[in-house]
Amino acid sequence: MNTRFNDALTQLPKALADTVSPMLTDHFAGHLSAEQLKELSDQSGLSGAELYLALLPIAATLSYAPISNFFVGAIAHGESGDIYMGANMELVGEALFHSVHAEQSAISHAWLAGEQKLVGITVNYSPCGHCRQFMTELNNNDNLIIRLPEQPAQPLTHYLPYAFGPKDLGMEDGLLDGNDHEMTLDSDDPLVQRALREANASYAPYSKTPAAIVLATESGQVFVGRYAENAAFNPSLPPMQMAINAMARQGIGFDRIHRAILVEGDKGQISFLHSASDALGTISQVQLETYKAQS
Ligand SMILES: O=c1ccn([C@H]2C[C@H](O)[C@@H](CO)O2)c(=O)[nH]1
Ligand SMILES: [Zn+2]
Repeated sequence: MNTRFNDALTQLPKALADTVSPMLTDHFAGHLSAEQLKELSDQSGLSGAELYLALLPIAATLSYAPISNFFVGAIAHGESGDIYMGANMELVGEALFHSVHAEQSAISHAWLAGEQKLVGITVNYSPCGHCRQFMTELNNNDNLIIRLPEQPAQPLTHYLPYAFGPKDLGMEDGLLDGNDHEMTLDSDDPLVQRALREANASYAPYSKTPAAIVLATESGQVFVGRYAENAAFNPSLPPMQMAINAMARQGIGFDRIHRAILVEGDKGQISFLHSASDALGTISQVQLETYKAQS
């Protein structure tokens, strides 16, 4: 077990702590399979909502919050039965809008892992307005169940009634519906091609600017972020923040970043060139490599 989970484990019922402990390896970044959940349930006697709530201290451990020291953990429940943890992240030295909320982190984690629908989200604090709006972008927004400590499970529509969402801007699809923007890019660099694939899977229905980031360490670890746009614009999660957050979830030091690659569409109305460099500049000396993909 990675020692960063020591404190969290003391907050779990003993049978659960004993069973989950060997799953918290150095590579653990918050993903538990349906099979692992079954084992946790069998051994702890907890199931469903009880189990998710009990696991929140582990999710909160994935937080990187040097400004607030307020550690938020969230768990996204995929349609597959797997769960994906997420936690808040703050970047010292730049404006607060570079922050990632725990709910955004968990949702992006599930999306990057290939989930196509979320059935619920469990959080250790009441989701803020920005997160309620971010969750409204999900393709399953009408049926998404929110679980909080000390509260009955409620659909997202309870937490955000009269919501403004994709349908108001004429969109039928939502976040987590599959995308293929079919952009191309002439490069034989495998990391650039990876960034292109992620950009092609990104979600940018309003600005029509698909984009993705790849961060790579010298030892070959790769962390990606796909742009996840929002109908209300400001709660959109930019690709650099998503990629940095993926690294933070795994507890990998930002000084390990060796290359940072941005691929974005050439016909969009916006660009991440400046904002991605700004965010990267707070945690790394590495210069952002930028590419425009042909659409
Ligand atoms: O719904 C919420 C509310 C707040 N935070 C984070 C953002 C910031 O890092 C810290 C203080 O607001 O908590 C979340 O992750 N989710
Ligand atoms: Zn929030």
